[in-house]
Amino acid sequence: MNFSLLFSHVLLKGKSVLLIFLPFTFGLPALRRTLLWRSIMGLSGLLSGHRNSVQGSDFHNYTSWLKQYPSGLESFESIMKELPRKKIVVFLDYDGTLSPIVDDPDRAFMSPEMREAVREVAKGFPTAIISGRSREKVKEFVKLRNLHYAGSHGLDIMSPNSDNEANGVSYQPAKKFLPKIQQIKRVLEEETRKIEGALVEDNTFCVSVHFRHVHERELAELEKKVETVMEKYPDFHVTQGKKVMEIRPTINWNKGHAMEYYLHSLGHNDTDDVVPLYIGDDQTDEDAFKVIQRKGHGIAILVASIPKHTNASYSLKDPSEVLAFLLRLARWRNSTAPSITTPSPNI
Ligand SMILES: O=P(O)(O)OC[C@H]1O[C@H](O[C@H]2O[C@H](CO)[C@@H](O)[C@H](O)[C@H]2O)[C@H](O)[C@@H](O)[C@@H]1O
Repeated sequence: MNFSLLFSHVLLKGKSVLLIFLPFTFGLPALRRTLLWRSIMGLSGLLSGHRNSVQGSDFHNYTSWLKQYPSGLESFESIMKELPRKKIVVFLDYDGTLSPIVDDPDRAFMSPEMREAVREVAKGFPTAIISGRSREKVKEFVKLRNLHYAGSHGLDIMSPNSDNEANGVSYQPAKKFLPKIQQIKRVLEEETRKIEGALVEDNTFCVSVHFRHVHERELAELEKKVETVMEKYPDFHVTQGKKVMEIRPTINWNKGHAMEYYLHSLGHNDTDDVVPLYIGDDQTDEDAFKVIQRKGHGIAILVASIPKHTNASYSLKDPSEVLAFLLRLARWRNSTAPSITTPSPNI
């Protein structure tokens, strides 16, 4: 049994033991430490049977967490009251925000109701989807023309002025890494082939290694393999999302930069009249939340049903609450003066 698993087994016996062992995990490499802690938290959630719903003692944690990150739905009126005559630009993450997290990444479909709600929102506000997926894939899921799309965690941006790939200019700050990314993808596919359940997803400017279906006893091996491959690519780094390792080139560009790029392209950057509203559920969305926090204006909403640290100010429990929020936003837009927003040029 390796080090990580030994810890997982010991830690599951009780939270006090967990505290005793906490300092030892700092000796582990960053990725391994993150994976370990997340698997421990996941396993303890599994054991207590509250992984996907808010019940029991988690309910109390969630309720007190909500005091710090109030529900975007409950706070809707007060949020909007703060924004008279402001131009709102809407940014939406895809997986876990517009579509529920499902077992098969290829089947993370958006409901027709959610599509309608996004369509309505985009009629009233410039709206962009910023996803970790490839831009083509997320467009294929969303199937709406009146939006802007950024894929690969913001590394592949569709110009707001054109949705015509042939004529339109996209911003792709990691373009020079493409050959290496393709190589990394091939090597990872080869290296992880024998680990049952491991799945390598090509997201154009980044690669995802999914481990949702990998048996717990093989997790450490998978992680080791990814680590070993990535040692040969020092200009790339690995972060962790929901049961997925996300590999990206190490450049100073993330979802926060993509949001700023859009604000700038739409002529809305650096003006207090414009308010970005960003909804996302994952670690990479935190980069956009941080920009909003730094700017001191904007609305950052985390989608989470389990308390976690975030740079967002508000929360929504799951995509069904995101749907309710978007419907409300569209209704609110229709009930206010038509001149307060600048519609997207693609509408
Ligand atoms: O930025 P996002 O749009 O949230 O993309 C982040 C990752 O989302 C996808 O994986 C996640 O959703 C899958 C479908 O629900 C789920 O099976 C997986 O476990 C989740 O991690 C996508 O497949 C990844 O490539 C993205 O990096």
